[in-house]
Amino acid sequence: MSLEAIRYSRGTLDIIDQLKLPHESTYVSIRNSKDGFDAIKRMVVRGAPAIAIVAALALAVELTSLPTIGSSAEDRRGFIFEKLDYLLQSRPTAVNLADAAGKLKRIVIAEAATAEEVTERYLQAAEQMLVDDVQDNMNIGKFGAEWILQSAAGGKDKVVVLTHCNTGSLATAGYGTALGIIRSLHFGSNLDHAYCTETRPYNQGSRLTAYELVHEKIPATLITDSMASALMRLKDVTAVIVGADRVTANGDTANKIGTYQLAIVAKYHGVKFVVAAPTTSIDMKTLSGEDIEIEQRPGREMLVVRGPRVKEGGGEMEVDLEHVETVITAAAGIGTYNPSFDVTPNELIDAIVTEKGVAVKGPDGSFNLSRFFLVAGELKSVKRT
Ligand SMILES: CSC[C@H]1O[C@H](OP(=O)(O)O)[C@H](O)[C@@H]1O
Repeated sequence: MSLEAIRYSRGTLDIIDQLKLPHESTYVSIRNSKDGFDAIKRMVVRGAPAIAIVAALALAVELTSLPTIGSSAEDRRGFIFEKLDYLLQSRPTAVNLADAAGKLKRIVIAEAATAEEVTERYLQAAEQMLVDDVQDNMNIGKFGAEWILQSAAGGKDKVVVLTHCNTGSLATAGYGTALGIIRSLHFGSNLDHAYCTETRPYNQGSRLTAYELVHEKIPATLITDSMASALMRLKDVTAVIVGADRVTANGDTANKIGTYQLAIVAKYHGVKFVVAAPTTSIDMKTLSGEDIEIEQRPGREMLVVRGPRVKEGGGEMEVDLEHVETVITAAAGIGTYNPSFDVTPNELIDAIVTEKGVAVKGPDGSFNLSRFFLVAGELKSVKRT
């Protein structure tokens, strides 16, 4: 089965249906911005970098299918701006979507004589995002593994880590961020064991991260979200490694719900807490985590689980794909609260690992993230849309 979340060639975009993993590995075609919006909104594709790339490429496919949309360069730019603003509304918390839209708008706004030139500029920029993300993640993996071995392992050459949600090839264009660090530790023979949480209610951990870890034969164990504090008390966990949907200028980090409590428990147990995030997840325009919009997901996603039956007479994990069911797991009439993310304050974070290096707090206890945006000594514009 494939770990490739996104399959693209000019004119076609197919994404793995992550609502069906790990039992079925099927791809769905994305033909235009509306398909892209719906796939992101329903979490057919999810993961901060992946949703930005799918949004950008969904519009790329639409532009390729509509070669004559907008007669002039200005009309073509207007179409692109309108579609990017629409796609931005699909999920509010991850900044990667806004970052990508801002970059794409700046690229197409440059002087162009014809509508075709505007389209070509857009296509090349969107396609480059798919390529750049994989290299960024491999750099995050390298820098993160080095930092953990130097600053958290206490001289050991093999470490035990805990991760939350899914931050791997299914959340990015490939390799992953936090899971990229785990891959780099494993490939460097520096991983003793990886623990992953289920990550209720979408179960990114039990369905997606576990799938990736098993697929690559990385030594790993699944725990429920409620086991994390006992694990850190009873097992020699070296570091907790998580991803990010939005890191603000002061280092506060929005990530999958449950991250904040992992950071509190890690602090209590003296376990290093590491955030892995490409600079496309850093929002220098938002000063602190208090200003991050937290997406509220439908309560139904908490109340039901969907999956195939265990095959009659089969082994415990043998599934009968002919009988996929939706099961209600809560009492009828109960209220629900389903925020998709929470915010971890910077004081609970030991390191923020990006593709450009690792940020740690200075003597004044603050992160200096602006250095990741300096170009020839000047703070590069970090404008968003
Ligand atoms: C590298 S993925 C970043 C981030 O996205 C996930 O959220 P979701 O599955 O709802 O898209 C999770 O918060 C990951 O840490």
